[in-house]
Amino acid sequence: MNEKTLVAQALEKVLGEHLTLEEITNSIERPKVSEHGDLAFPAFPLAKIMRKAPQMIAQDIADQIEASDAYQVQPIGPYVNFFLNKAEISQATLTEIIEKQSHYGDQTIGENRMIPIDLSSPNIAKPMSMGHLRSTVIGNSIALLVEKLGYQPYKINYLGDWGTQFGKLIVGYKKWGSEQAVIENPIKELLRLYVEFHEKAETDPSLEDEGRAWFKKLEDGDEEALHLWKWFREESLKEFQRVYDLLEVTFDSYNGESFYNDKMNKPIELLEEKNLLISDQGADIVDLSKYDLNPALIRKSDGATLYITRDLASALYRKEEYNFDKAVYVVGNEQSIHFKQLKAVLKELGFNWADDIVHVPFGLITKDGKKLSTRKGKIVLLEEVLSEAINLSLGQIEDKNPSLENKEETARQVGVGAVIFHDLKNDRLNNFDFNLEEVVRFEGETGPYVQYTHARSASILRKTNWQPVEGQSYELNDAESWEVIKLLKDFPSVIERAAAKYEPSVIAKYVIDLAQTFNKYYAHTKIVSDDDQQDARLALVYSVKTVLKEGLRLLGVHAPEEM
Ligand SMILES: NC(=[NH2+])NCCC[C@H](N)C(=O)O
Repeated sequence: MNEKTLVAQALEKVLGEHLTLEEITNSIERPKVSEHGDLAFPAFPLAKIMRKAPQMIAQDIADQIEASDAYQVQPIGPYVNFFLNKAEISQATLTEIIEKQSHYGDQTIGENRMIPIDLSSPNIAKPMSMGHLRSTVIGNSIALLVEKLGYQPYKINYLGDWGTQFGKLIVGYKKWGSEQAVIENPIKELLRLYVEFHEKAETDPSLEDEGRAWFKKLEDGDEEALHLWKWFREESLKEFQRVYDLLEVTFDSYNGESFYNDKMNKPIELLEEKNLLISDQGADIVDLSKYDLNPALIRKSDGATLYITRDLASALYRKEEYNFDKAVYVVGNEQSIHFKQLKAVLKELGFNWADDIVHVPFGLITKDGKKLSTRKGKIVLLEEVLSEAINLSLGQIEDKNPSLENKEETARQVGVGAVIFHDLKNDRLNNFDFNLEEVVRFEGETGPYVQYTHARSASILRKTNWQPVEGQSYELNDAESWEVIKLLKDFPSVIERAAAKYEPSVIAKYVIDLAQTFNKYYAHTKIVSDDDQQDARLALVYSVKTVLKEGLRLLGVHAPEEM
């Protein structure tokens, strides 16, 4: 049983006639300063009922509470404060972590039910943007989090590999492109053709018609169109793969928009059956006014389907294929309306599981305050950011630890870790301005700082050659270690909170907090000194190392043993 429940039950014995156990539990607070103990019950809400000053009520309650080994009670002002038994909790917490290792915090509540996660999903023939990086790393972390809770994540890279832009690209390629140039530098060249198409189309609108015609050919299975499209797709994927390899993110499926080209009839037939399609100037729409949303455009007047039509088909497919518990879509906040419409159309179709579709939005990355736009060629190339970060960390390692073996690999883990951590440490909905120096900073609240703390604890354990032995006493009762132990004890509930909110930043903030608290402890305490608490202190170091490593893993970041 956790301590809060224990304390609440003790309070209920005294206050049962005035408050329910639930009310008591909900009002218990965690004091901000450690002099006020570990848990506190505010007495002032009782002043009215009891017609007494809150200080006196607190005193009365404290006097009446049954004595326990688990805590000491002390009234402080209008609060009843509880000081938990540090030695007991330290023994229990450290024993549990040492026993469970990386499985500390694992749960089974997911019962293996599936959670498909739509993540990354870049668009073919365009560079992967910082937005796609965000989706990739947030989605990857969410997959690891739900897996930790016992669900089965299924990562889907829903590639943007279909739509009128491919008609435009074919036109651009045939008019101004060359095979050689595409082979040498696929995405750069395809982007150049795309940008050129839009520039030229401004003065020559007939290009747009040509583009549409080629997309129509593609949809109808024209051999030349299909061949070019496949080639563009493969070459683009090869380039994306380089980034995924650096990030070490894998996918269970690359079924993108094109996969649904032959599965569009299903949503359209269902909509027709329910008389939900309304003809509007030749196009077909679904009225969503009762949801306070604009109508969803399902089919254009020329018969072409749209982004939302493909998402309807893919949602139906995912429900059928995976019978999901939740279907998660990690996509930028600017697509919120789209996902509201998607859910509303599914609701209209009578699918109650529409409520299990979860759009997990995230904020925009800007550059000098401005939006990054592919069309205008204004982009930050992800691969360059990653290799810059790796180079900088290699420089640091060569400075600080020139004899380290495996420098290159450690530099990769630290550089890439820095980029991922930078992205995950803020609430995902926050917008932020991209700044390379900021991303590769190694001090302060950064990934490398946490990695460094992990490596430091590894080094202490290496030097002392410490191994856990069954039956060791892990009882610590000093104020410094207590701050660390409380955090270690919290880890399982932190994971739950992060998963429930689909918010990896909860984990990132936690590992920063744990690293800082441990470093403070380390500065104040002589860990290696031959007394009867040395084993317990080393068990604490061992546990901090274990939890930091597991926390970083849940973010998709490595924890090197040395750096
Ligand atoms: N099922 C989805 N709509 N997933 C998100 C796709 C993201 C889209 N390719 C984009 O880059 O904006």
